[in-house]
Amino acid sequence: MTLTGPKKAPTVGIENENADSVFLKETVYETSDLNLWYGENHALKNINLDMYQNEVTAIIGPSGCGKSTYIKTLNRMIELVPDVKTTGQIKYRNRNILDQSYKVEDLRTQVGMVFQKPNPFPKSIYENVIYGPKIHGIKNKKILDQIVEKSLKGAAIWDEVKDRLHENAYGLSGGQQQRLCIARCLAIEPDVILMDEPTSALDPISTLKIEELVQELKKDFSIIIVTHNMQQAARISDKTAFFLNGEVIEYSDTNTIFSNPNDKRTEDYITGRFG
Ligand SMILES: Nc1ncnc2c1ncn2[C@@H]1O[C@H](COP(=O)(O)OP(=O)(O)OP(=O)(O)O)[C@@H](O)[C@H]1O
Repeated sequence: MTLTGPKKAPTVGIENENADSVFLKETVYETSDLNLWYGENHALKNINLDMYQNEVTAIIGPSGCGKSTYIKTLNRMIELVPDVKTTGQIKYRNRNILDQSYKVEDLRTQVGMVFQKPNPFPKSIYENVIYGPKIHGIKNKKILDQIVEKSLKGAAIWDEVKDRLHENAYGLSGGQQQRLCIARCLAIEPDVILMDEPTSALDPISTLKIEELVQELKKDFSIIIVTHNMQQAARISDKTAFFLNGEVIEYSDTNTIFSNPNDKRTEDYITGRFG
């Protein structure tokens, strides 16, 4: 199956075309004819991409090709940048999030984000995790305790921190801080987790832990990850989109992208000829 931009990708994914029992995956995000400008700089050009439930979608491409810009449109963080203009549509669960009547707060309860550098708050581990739930009005100590345990277990860091929940999060290692940030994200029970180069500031062992975690998390969430690391995309993603100069050059099953790409530019990039 090849879902090549700018041609429109199907809205329902076929899990295994050769299997006896073919089952259909639900579309989480449907991006149609998306264009984005920073002032005069046309940073995203006619993007058409569908992303599916319980999959890991990787976004790869050389520096400056628009990966971060695109992922930031998916939770509308891009609006924080002055002088940004968009055209086209991004449907999340069938509603266009670029429509100004779509409340950004509603979107953020469904879509969590993890950034390149771990960014815990200068508070205790416990306070970091309950930050979102408290904003949503949860005050009951027993429920908050349960959320903390569930989220930290979900982020595979519970055993390491269960005896120091009230210590400052800054005392954790970089890799632990990143898993705490993932726990903070899980605490709001999102539908989708966006990850913008989540391991680029981490050592190889912490990177491996996050990669294993992503594989676990996709059972319950849909994950979209920007990565510079092509081996990482190949290891952990189901689908990969290759961006170049603001365009999607190729979007397909990760195996296809890495073993039999359609476009010469994809092949040149994944074989290290540029970027
Ligand atoms: N806040 C901003 N204001 C103006 N232009 C921006 C801004 N952020 C990004 N750009 C421009 O948009 C284009 C795409 O940048 P973007 O950061 O999305 O690329 P990227 O693929 O994520 O790069 P990298 O891999 O280096 O993080 C570039 O030309 C960049 O200079």
